[in-house]
Amino acid sequence: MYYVKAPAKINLTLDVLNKRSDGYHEVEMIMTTVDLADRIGLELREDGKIHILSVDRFVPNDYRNLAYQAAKLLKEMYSIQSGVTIKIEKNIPVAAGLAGGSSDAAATLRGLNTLWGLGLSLDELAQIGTKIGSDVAFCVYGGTALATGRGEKIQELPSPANCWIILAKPTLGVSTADVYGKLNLNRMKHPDTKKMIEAIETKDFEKMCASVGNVLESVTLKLYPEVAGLKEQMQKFGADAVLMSGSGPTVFGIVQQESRVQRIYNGLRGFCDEVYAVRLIGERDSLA
Ligand SMILES: C[C@](O)(CO)[C@H](O)COP(=O)(O)OP(=O)(O)OC[C@H]1O[C@@H](n2ccc(N)nc2=O)[C@H](O)[C@@H]1O
Ligand SMILES: Nc1ncnc2c1ncn2[C@@H]1O[C@H](COP(=O)(O)OP(=O)(O)OP(=O)(O)O)[C@@H](O)[C@H]1O
Repeated sequence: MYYVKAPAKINLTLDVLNKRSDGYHEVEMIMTTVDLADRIGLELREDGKIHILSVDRFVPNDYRNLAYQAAKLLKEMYSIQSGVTIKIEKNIPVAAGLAGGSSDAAATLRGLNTLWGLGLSLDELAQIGTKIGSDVAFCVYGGTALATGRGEKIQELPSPANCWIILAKPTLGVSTADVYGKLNLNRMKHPDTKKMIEAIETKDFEKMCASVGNVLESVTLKLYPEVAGLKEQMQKFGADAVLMSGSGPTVFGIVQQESRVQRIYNGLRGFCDEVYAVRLIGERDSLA
C-alpha cells in the first residue's frame, strides 16, 4: 500500500459575499490545516475497478465517496487501465465542517498522480478537484490560504502564529447545502478578512483571535442550540478564541499556552464525546 495523509481543515474566517446564479455562494474565507488526519492507502489493481475499503459506518463505500469520485475522474481523464483499492482510515469526524471527505479526495488525487505517473502540478490537481467539491482545491495544497470564488480560488498565506487547536464535535451531522440555503444575506455580521490576513502575515496571535468570524454560525447555531452551548463552554474553560468551522457543527478553540490545553480538553470531555487537541499545520508540507 502507498499511504497519503489527508488532514482536516478549519475556517479561521468564512464570509459570504452574494448568491450566484449557479446556486453556489461567492465566499471569502481563510482556511488552515490541523494535525488531525485520515490516512489513505492506495493499491493498484489489474481488474480496472475502483474499490473503497472503510470500516467507518458513516463513510460510503461506493460512488458517493469523494475519494472514489477523485479516482474515477483521474482514470477517465487520462484513460488509465489500472484500477485501485482505496483504503480509508478515518480519524476526521464525518459531516463535521472539517472537510474530511474533500481531504480524502485531495489525497487520492495526489497519491494517484504519483502512482499513475501523471506528472500533474498541484494547480492542475486542484482544478480537477474542484469538479468534486468546493473544498477539494484547498485540500490539494493544504497549509494556510485565502479561498475565494465558490472556495476554489486559492491564494497561499504564510503560517499563522504557533498555537493549539481544540476541536469539539457534537453528535449531530450538518448538511452544508441546507446551511447555505437558510442563510439570510441581508443580516450578516461579516468578518474582517483583511485584518485576519494582516494578523497571519505578522504572526500576531491576539489580532488573529480578535479577527475570527463565520457568517454560517447565524444559521447553524439557531438550528442546533447545542453548538452555541458548546461554544460558550469552550470560552468559559479559557480558549483564547472560539469559532464554528465551516457549516458546522464542529467548534474549535484557539489556545496559545500549552499548559491550558489539557484543562480545556478535560473540561469539554464532560460535555462532548468527540474532543481533540491538535497542532495547527500552517505550512504546506509534503502531503503526498
Ligand atoms: C462550508 C465549507 O466547507 C467551508 O470551507 C465550504 O464552503 C463547502 O464546501 P463543500 O462541502 O466542498 O461544498 P460542495 O460540495 O461544493 O457544495 C455543497 C453545497 O453547499 C452549497 N455551497 C457550497 C459552496 C459555496 N461556495 N456555496 C454554496 O452555496 C451548495 O448548495 C452546494 O450544493
Ligand atoms: N471519504 C469520505 N469521508 C467522509 N464522508 C464522505 C466521504 N465521501 C463522501 N462522504 C459523504 O459526505 C458527507 C459529508 O462528509 P464530510 O466529512 O466530507 O463533511 P464536512 O466535513 O462537513 O465537509 P465540508 O467541511 O467540506 O463541508 C458524509 O455524510 C458522507 O456521506
